[in-house]
Amino acid sequence: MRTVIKSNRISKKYKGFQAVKDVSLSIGKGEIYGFIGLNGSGKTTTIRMLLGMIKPTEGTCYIKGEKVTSTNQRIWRSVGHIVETPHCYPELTVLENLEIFRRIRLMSNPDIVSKVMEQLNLTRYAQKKAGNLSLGNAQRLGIAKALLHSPEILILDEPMNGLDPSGIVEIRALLQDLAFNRGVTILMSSHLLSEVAKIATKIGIIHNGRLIQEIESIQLRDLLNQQLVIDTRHNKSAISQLTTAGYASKINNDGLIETTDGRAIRDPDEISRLLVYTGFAPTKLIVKEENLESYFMKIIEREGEKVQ
Ligand SMILES: Nc1ncnc2c1ncn2[C@@H]1O[C@H](COP(=O)(O)OP(=O)(O)OP(=O)(O)O)[C@@H](O)[C@H]1O
Repeated sequence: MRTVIKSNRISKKYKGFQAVKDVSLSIGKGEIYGFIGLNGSGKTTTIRMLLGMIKPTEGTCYIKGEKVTSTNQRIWRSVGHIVETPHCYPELTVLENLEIFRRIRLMSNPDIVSKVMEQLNLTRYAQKKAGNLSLGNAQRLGIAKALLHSPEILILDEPMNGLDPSGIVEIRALLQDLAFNRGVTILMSSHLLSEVAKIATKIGIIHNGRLIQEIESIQLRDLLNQQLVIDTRHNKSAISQLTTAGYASKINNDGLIETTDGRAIRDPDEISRLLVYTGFAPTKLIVKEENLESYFMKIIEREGEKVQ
């Protein structure tokens, strides 16, 4: 896979404060890279360096193999971006804002504006002043602006910010369509970890300015712990049957039986048969999966322990 976005050990210091340290990213064409981290972990600073908005104290960024500098204009032709609050002219309408950006981009086809408004469900707000838009619609306008010149690369800081659940589903579908059907490469930061888990092909966790883990989406399933949760009418007796059969289990805080035994998780039918056979038919039997949020918190806690 061709690498389109790359950073080579970039660091940023603000007056002695290390905001980002040695971050090396490599994002292939058509990938959706989800960048996650706590507030102040260095996501926006990294994104700004990748876009040439601030200069790394050390290290270099490359977009499509070209070195990123504040003066390398060519890069901007291939990149659409949102960094923090999307910029717009609040006194102008949605249509006027997009018209201005079309002209700044020297795009001759005026139809592109209506096309992108349609794509982002903004047509009905075309005549509304941008300053009066809801947060979610302002975000859509930001994404519309980023997409106007059909860029090959999208770098989006919190693109789902302020969107309602249906807006999130819509933007998710749009980003997936762009990446999977049109080969657009996307780097997005987000606090919505469940969203990142759904959409990203690769996830990067940044903490205290360092990239502490990268996870391919296909690895994610294996990393997230699973457990089988069982309820019967006599959990104390049922658990002793399970333990006798070699399934390490415990009663959790809710009084339910819980096991992380891989055989039980892979074959819950066998557990069900065993319990029915011994006279403790399950009334509930579910495989529960740890979500990205709890995995993320576990990783961050471990990092905290390393520092202490
Ligand atoms: N211009 C600046 N001068 C001094 N410190 C800064 C500057 N910009 C960012 N920082 C600091 O660098 C650290 C990383 O900030 P950054 O905005 O990159 O984090 P973030 O992960 O994007 O956070 P959030 O999720 O809250 O947006 C923070 O501690 C922040 O206070």
